[in-house]
Amino acid sequence: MKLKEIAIGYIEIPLVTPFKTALRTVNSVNDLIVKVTAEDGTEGYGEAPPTAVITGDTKESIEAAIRYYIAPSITGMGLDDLPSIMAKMEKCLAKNTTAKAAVDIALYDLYAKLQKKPLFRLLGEKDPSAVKTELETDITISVNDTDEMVRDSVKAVGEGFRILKVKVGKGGEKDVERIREIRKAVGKDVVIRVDANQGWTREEAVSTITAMEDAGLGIELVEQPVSYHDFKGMQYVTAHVQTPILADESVFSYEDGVRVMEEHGADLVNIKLMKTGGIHEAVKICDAADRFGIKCMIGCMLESKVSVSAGVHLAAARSCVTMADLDGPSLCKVDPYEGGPVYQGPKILLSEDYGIGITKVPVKFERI
Ligand SMILES: C[C@H](N)C(=O)N[C@@H](CCC(=O)O)C(=O)O
Ligand SMILES: [Mg+2]
Repeated sequence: MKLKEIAIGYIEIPLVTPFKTALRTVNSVNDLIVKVTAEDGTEGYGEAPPTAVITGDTKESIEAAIRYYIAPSITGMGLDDLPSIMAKMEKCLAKNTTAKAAVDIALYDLYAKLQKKPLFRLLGEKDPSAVKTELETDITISVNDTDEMVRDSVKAVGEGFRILKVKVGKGGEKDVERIREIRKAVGKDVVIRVDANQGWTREEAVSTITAMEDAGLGIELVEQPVSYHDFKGMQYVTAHVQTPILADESVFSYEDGVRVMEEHGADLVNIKLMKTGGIHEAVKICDAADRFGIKCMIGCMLESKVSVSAGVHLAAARSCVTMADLDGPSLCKVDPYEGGPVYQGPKILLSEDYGIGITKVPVKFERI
C-alpha cells in the first residue's frame, strides 16, 4: 500500500487563560494540521505547533518544509516500510523537527490504522505487560504575579488536578515566593513540579532551588533551569542540588538524550515529539532511557489534541515514561475534534480505537 497524498490545513483554538512562560505568552493554539492518505483512502492525522522560541519553527517554515521538501520526497513510498520513509524525511532537510513530527505522527496514525491496532499497542509490542491504558497529566500554572498563580493553582486543584507544573524563571527570589505561597495554598499532598524554561543562570538556579529545599517546599523536580546550550550549567545545577533536574530544551535528538544520560546533564529527560521530529526518534530516546535506567516525561508544546494524542500513546506504551505533561487539550477552551484519548480532568483514558483514535478534524485541507 502506497502513500497517495499529503494535505495541510490550519486550526485555531482559543485558550482558557493566556499561556505564559519565561519564554513567551500565547492566547490561542494556531497549528498546522497534516493529513496523509493511503491508496485505499485510509487517512492519518498529525499536528505542528509553531513554537519558534524553542524549536525555531514558524508557521511559514513548517508549511514550506512540508510543501517543498517532505511531501515531494515521500509521496508514493510504500507504507509497509515506515523506517525507510522516516529515513528519507530525515535526509530531505535538516532540523525542522516540528514539520517532521506532524508528518511522522500522521504516518504512524495511518500505519496503525492499516494494521488495525491502536498506536499504543503497536508501540508497546516489545513489552506488552508494561503498557498502560490510563495516564495522569499535570496542569500548567502560567508565570504571573504570585496572587494570580495561587488563584490558578487552587482552581486547578479544585478541578481535580493533583500535579501542578508551575512556570517560573522570572527572578529567583520572586520564584521562591511564588512556590512558597502556592504550597501554602494547596497543601502538602499536591505534587509541585517547577519549570524555569531556561530562565535562570546556573548560580541563580542553585541558590533558588536550594532556598526552596531549605524552606521544605517539597518540589518533585525542576525542569530546564538554565539555557538549552549551557550543558555544563545543567551538569553544575544537577550536581549541586538535591531536587531532581529534568532536561527539556537541552534534549531534542537521540544524541542529546544519550549525552544527558551519559554525562549526567540531568536526572530525568522530557521527551517531546516536536523536539525529536516525531515518534521514530522519541522511541530511540526511550530505548536509551531503558538502557541507562533513566525515567522520562512525555511533554507537549502548546498543542491541541491531534499531536498530544500521539504523545499519550507513546507515554502509555513505554515503561520508562513515568510522568505526563500532556495538558495541551486541557488548556484549550474547546475540543474541536472527535475521537482520541478521553480527558477526564487529570485522567487520560486510552481506548482500543485504531491509530491515535482521532476520527474527525474540522479543517479545510489543501492537497500539496
Ligand atoms: C504545555 C506544556 N505543559 C508545556 O509547558 N510545554 C513546554 C512549553 C511549550 C510552549 O511554550 O509551547 C515546556 O516547556 O515544558
Ligand atoms: Mg519545559
